[in-house]
Amino acid sequence: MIENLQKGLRRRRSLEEYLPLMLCGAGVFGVLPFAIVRLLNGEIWIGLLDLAVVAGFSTLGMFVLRSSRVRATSICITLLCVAGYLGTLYLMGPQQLFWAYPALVVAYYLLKPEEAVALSVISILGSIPALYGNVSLFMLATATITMTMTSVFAYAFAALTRNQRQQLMNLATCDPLTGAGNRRALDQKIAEIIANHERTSATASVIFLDLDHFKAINDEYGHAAGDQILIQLTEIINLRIRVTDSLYRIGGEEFVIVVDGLGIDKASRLAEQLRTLVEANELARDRAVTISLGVAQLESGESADEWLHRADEALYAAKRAGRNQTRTAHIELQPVRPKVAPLH
Ligand SMILES: Nc1nc2c(ncn2[C@@H]2O[C@H](COP(=O)(O)OP(=O)(O)OP(=O)(O)O)[C@@H](O)[C@H]2O)c(=O)[nH]1
Repeated sequence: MIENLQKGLRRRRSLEEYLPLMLCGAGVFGVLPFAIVRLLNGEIWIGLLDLAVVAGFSTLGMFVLRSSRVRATSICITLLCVAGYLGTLYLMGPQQLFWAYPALVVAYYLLKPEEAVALSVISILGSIPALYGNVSLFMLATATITMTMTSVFAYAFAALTRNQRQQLMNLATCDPLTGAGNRRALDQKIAEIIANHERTSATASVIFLDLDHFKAINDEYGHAAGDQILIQLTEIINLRIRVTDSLYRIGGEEFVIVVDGLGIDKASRLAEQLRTLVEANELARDRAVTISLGVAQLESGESADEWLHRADEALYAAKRAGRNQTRTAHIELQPVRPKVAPLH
């Protein structure tokens, strides 16, 4: 267990993991002093409840450190915050109302918007019976309105942050001209596919494709018309491939399709269908626009570079053979060594 934890600590963490980790840290160091003071003052039940909340935050922090399961941890943190708040409110009375505000804000940063709204409604409505009769109606209205306003502001701010994050992700991973993934997105996808293959031996192939004589097309019709051809080519491919497949533009007129779950035969058939589709679409006036393709299936023990290199080699074999065709890459076979020396 200690070894697993050390491995977990050494691993490079994603940004998503830091938020629940920070909140767990804040939860432990924020609530622990209250637990100690209350136990020292003889307020046993509320002290024990605070200690349970501290233990909950510590456990969740360790859990996300070891497992990186951000979603499950996030749900547990928000439930712990709301349960901790309502628990102290009912045990200690209206002066515990202040804890509602951090609990409400946390939900909007960790959960999906609709889940956070549902939890806010539960927190606000759940507070009313504890406040009613114990505070003035004016105070009750103030508490309800300020909690609702906090939820609305947190919702708006979290939505804005999510939106900006999505835009940044698009900028970092998408080709601006065609909307296809870029080289960085391809590298991430390939790393995922190889990791999955090592665990489950799942099949996957890549198709490299490149427009034929694109320089001549640009020279004849102009760069803007060349851009339109790249956009139309992307549309044709996206309409044909499945949602589990993904398209990347890795150079001027060079694209890669990652086909998750297809072996060399089916991937080659798909490549041929794409080739004929592009040819049939007549993308330029008075001139055939064609593509050449190279296909390679991931082999066990192969690195990303080796896999992509084989597909690239197959593409260039298609170019050398005259273009407008598909070539498949085969792994080089080792000569079979006889196990027993031949008899003389
Ligand atoms: N319109 C347009 N052209 C681009 C873009 N990126 C690269 N290119 C052009 O694509 C052309 C690629 O030329 P080459 O690498 O010689 O390839 P090719 O003419 O297609 O020849 P083969 O691949 O051998 O069939 C160059 O003229 C580049 O200027 C782009 O974003 N838009």
